[in-house]
Amino acid sequence: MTPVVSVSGLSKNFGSVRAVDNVSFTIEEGRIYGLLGRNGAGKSTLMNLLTGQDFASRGDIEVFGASPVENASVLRNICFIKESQRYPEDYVVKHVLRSAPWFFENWDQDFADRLVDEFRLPLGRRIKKLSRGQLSAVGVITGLASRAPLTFFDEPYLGLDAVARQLFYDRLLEDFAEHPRTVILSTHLIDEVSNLLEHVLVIDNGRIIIDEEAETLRGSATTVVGTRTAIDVFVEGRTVLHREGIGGLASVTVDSLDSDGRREASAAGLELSSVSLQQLIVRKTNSSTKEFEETA
Ligand SMILES: Nc1ncnc2c1ncn2[C@@H]1O[C@H](COP(=O)(O)OP(=O)(O)OP(=O)(O)O)[C@@H](O)[C@H]1O
Repeated sequence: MTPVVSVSGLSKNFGSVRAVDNVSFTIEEGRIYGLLGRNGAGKSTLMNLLTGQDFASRGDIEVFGASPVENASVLRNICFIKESQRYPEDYVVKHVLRSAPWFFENWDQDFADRLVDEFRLPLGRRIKKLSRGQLSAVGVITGLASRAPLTFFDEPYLGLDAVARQLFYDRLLEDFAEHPRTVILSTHLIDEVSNLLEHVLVIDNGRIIIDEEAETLRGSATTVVGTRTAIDVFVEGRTVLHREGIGGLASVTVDSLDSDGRREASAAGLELSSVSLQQLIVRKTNSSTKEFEETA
């Protein structure tokens, strides 16, 4: 199947800052991707490039088989929801929702109306007067009801409370099941979206450090806890992503263990537990920062 997005050797510099550093990856149709990474890692820059809002310094981007830059036939299949979205000065909420069908040919007004009720959005209120969470809800509703074949959500829920965030996840999954499309979601709330994501891209210092199926990632690291002496013996020859200790006890996160590794741990009286997607990414981005500092 031809990928929806295909990126090769892509870089973006802002003066001396290399925000995106020689990245290559593909995005397959009909899946939900997580684009994850620390502050300043390059997520928004990458999304701006993929949606034709900015020019690459180097490399190639194809979206639906063509460059997205000033390409109407590509851009009409994209919805990009971002925290910094600007609206015309005098717009009230209903103006946004009424003008959305001009841009999105799959727009579902009934779905949008239902979401407005569920998010308790005041339709007649000026956009400028909305609370932070209500403003995010406008973006989330637009992104969901657009049913755009390629939808980007860049940190879409600043200020949204836990109930509203759960509503977003639930409606996204339900609607995605009925109307499959490609979704790229950038967020820091990794554990919250963990079950939603099918594939994970982690960007760090402008480089893609993880490009993996979420399912594979979930089982790809293990935490091992025990006495410091037993742990020291156990970690010999293994990749340690993280280590901490208190008194005579130590806890390490290691790459996934095969059955031999598990047997060895058990024989040494060590306890094993699985690592959440969020913990794993924190560990990986921490260790990649160290490597980066060491090689710089
Ligand atoms: N217009 C710009 N001029 C100069 N530097 C920029 C510009 N835009 C982004 N950067 C820098 O590029 C890097 C990547 O920024 P980007 O906004 O893509 O990160 P991010 O992963 O989206 O971060 P966050 O999670 O904090 O939103 C940062 O170091 C940022 O300071």
